[in-house]
Amino acid sequence: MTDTLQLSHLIDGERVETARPGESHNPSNTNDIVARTPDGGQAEVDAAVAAARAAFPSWSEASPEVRADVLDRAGTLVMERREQLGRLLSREEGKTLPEGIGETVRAGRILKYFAGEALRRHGQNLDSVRPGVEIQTYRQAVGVYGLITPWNFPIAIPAWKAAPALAFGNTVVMKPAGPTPATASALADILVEAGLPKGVFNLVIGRGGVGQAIVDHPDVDGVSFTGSQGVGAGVAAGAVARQARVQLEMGGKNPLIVLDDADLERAVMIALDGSYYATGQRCTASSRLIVTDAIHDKFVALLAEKVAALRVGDALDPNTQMGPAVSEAQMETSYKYIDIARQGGGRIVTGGERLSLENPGWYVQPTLIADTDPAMRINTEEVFGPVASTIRVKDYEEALNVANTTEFGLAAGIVTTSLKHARDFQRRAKAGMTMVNLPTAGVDYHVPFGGTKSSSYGAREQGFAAIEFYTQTKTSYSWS
Ligand SMILES: NC(=O)C1=CN([C@@H]2O[C@H](COP(=O)(O)OP(=O)(O)OC[C@H]3O[C@@H](n4cnc5c(N)ncnc54)[C@H](OP(=O)(O)O)[C@@H]3O)[C@@H](O)[C@H]2O)C=CC1
Ligand SMILES: O=C(O)CCC(=O)C(=O)O
Repeated sequence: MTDTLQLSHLIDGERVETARPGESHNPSNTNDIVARTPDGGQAEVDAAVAAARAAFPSWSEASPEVRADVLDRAGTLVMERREQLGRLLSREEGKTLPEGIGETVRAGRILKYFAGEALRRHGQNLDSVRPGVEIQTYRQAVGVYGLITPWNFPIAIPAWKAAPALAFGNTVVMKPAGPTPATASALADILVEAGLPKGVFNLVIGRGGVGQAIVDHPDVDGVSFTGSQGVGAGVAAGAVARQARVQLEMGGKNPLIVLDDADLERAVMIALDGSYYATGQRCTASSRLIVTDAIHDKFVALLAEKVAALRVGDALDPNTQMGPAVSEAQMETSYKYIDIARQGGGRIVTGGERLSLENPGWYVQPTLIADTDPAMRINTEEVFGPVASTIRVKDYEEALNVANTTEFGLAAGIVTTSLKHARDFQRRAKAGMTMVNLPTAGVDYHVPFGGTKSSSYGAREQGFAAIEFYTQTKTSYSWS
């Protein structure tokens, strides 16, 4: 156990000292209080938005080089402190230490990528249809962005929302998720240390009410949200009602198809990674394993062996391969869906029982369920835990049909040695991201990220696509 952090809001460049009625716990050992937290509300959101609004003119007009330098320095600091930040992340969220450090490095890379984006050419010169007239298009900053982040990527998601917002000259009010405020707070400190002027980035810590106050604030020009579908729908309705920009990243029920011709060993490792790493708490996790009949039983047996062998334990223990769920609520959600699947006729091949380890923590046994039907709730609703089910199909066409029969459309994967099926899958899978012979989870940071159907709403996040959400285009005509 280590010290309990005393967190505070960051508003207008200052840490605001208030009462700290909240606590965040280490999910690996709930006796360990990671942080005591303030409970922000309307007053703090008003102050943060006012600070961001006041900082907007100078930040948006600053040389792109100034913005690039700050982001580059922040990226360097994040990467230099990967051990310390990764440890905090793992203590707070429950990812294993290698996963925590890996995510920290990813955040550093994202900051550096957007340092580069700030300097890249984004405008265009065009000939007019009218002789003698010239046209230029410019990308301009929009204003104040409200960023509402989830707990499952406590540093990478804050980074991939904040970095493009700042790179293109906007200012920010961020609300981190309840279970993981300390990592976001550490990132805020680094942005300040890297030289961000006061008011450009503000952090308000609190519960859902803070998010709602950001969404409803008349001076917030755009809101980017990652989280549940239910909250996302309210965020979109609130933002659209006052014509603010909005971008949502929500859940998935991501399929992984395994065909007869797959390299079976590779298929098993791909499923293991996609379904169970990061405790299955990734919106890109593979939760439906759609396997053709000829290899189904062999695949299930091999995967079950690997799943049963996963060492579940304290996220900071070097021997641990899978950490706990982030919270009691997430742990209970997993067990609820395991029961639902069991009652619906699913066969628990491995896992499914409550885990009691030496530390009091929110541990879930990694669980594989076979003999499930595509229409069962375990195959239609997001679990967001280390639980995967298999669906037996006769051939590729049936597999594709099952894969596409979902309200979600974030990621979809296939394991096959058939070029024909791989190419067909890339074209016909109804998902924003497709993976061939790779896990559905674990994406690059310099390319677009997002889904179709109920998974996402609005412009894509990340990489070169992020400019769409964080800038507006001005078209200028001139004649001389
Ligand atoms: N990457 C993804 O796609 C994610 C998906 N989820 C899905 O959501 C489920 C539940 O997780 P949960 O943490 O409860 O997700 P939420 O959607 O409740 O939380 C996401 C973020 O929204 C905030 N929030 C909560 N209520 C409001 C509101 N009314 N207006 C604006 N912001 C709000 C949360 O704050 P606070 O934490 O303080 O309540 C948090 O910062 C998971 O099981 C999973 O299915 C969750 C996280 C990430
Ligand atoms: O799979 C990844 O790398 C990203 C997943 C993600 O963004 C999420 O779970 O919210």
